[in-house]
Amino acid sequence: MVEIRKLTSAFAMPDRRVVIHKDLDLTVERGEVMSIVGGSGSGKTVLLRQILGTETPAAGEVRIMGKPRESLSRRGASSRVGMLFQHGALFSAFSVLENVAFPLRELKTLPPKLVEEAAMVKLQMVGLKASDADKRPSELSGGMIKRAALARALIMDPPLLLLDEPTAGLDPDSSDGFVNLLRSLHRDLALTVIMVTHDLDTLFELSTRIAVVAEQRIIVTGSPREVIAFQHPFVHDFFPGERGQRAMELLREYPFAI
Ligand SMILES: Nc1ncnc2c1ncn2[C@@H]1O[C@H](COP(=O)(O)OP(=O)(O)OP(=O)(O)O)[C@@H](O)[C@H]1O
Repeated sequence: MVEIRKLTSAFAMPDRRVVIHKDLDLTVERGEVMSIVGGSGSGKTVLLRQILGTETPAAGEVRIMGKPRESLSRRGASSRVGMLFQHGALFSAFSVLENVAFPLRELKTLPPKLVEEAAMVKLQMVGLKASDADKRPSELSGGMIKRAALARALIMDPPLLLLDEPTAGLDPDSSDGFVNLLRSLHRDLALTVIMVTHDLDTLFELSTRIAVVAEQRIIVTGSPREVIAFQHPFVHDFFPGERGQRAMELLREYPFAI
């Protein structure tokens, strides 16, 4: 589904060039839930943006379903990849339905009535009600914002879904509900998912594989059990002591993740 080869990401600062990734390789197979973990500022979100195409690599290649990312048209990209941004990134002046419909409406390929109907189907798919359609984002709870943003990410029926901290900021009940929703959508829509998360419950409940970003590249990919066993200071710090124990308990609780 995604092949990244020798990716270099860099930003020009007034006084220097900051390199975030150098010769980073990653392959994500169809149907996986690949979670990306790494230290703060290690470039996890930048990596998602490289796959989405809102950042351009300084060097290297990102291929989506066999095609170089930069060769895809806007329509080609949006029908392959959807992204749930960390804070939802809904337009505050638009209603929920207008937000969900936005990417499809912008393509101007379908009459407005059909666009609206498609958005309504997606709203219901993520567990929102028809009566939520006319609400503004400011009237929604944190969990409802995530659901509306997820409906928008899925409006073009992309086979690849990118999730940036999907459960950050949610209370435990909303977080559990959202994880269950993601699990059933992954199964029912046969999605491939690439997810950035710091949350261990979300990580172990959903991931089929984990990739660790450190030293400007992916230092290890593997099952949760394989990654926990990998000898590296970041892995040791990310799953230390009690957190590591909890991770192992979660692995027993969620055999899917082993
Ligand atoms: N547009 C940009 N211009 C300059 N620097 C940027 C830009 N976008 C990201 N960066 C820098 O790239 C680095 C990686 O950012 P990124 O948001 O990918 O980190 P992250 O691993 O997702 O971190 P966190 O876990 O804290 O969210 C950071 O140092 C950030 O300041």
